[in-house]
Amino acid sequence: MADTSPPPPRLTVGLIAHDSKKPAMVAWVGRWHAVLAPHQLVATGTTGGALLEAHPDLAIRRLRSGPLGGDQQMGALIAEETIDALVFFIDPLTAMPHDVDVKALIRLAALYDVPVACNPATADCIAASLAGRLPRGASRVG
Ligand SMILES: O=C(CO)COP(=O)(O)O
Repeated sequence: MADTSPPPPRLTVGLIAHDSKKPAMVAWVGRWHAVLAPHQLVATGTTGGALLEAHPDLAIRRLRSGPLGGDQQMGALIAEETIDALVFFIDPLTAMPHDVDVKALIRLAALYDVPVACNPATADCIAASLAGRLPRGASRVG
């Protein structure tokens, strides 16, 4: 019997990577491209730029660069309950001038019960979960 249920709703996924982790973010998005493409993607400025350079076909909304307010913008989107999952590859070995913004963002994600992945292994879990919500007909990871 044909499946007549409506397709699952598009989700909004936040994407952020500190500078040393941008290659890992570009690689992660490449691995899960087919899974991520149907959803809305929002990234901080420089992360979004790197992603669009590597994956120009993806529609990615770019916020300000993280240190210039992008992390706070992402936090505001979480407070507005428009972010369904956050992939934030942090650099645990480098001090950040905007560390308070990073902390505030993680705090809001915890407060609003938003799944957060701070490394590729956890991000794979989130992406695998998203894969189960693909609209009918969309391909799985290639
Ligand atoms: O600094 C960041 C997160 O704290 C990331 O910002 P960019 O994506 O602009 O590099």
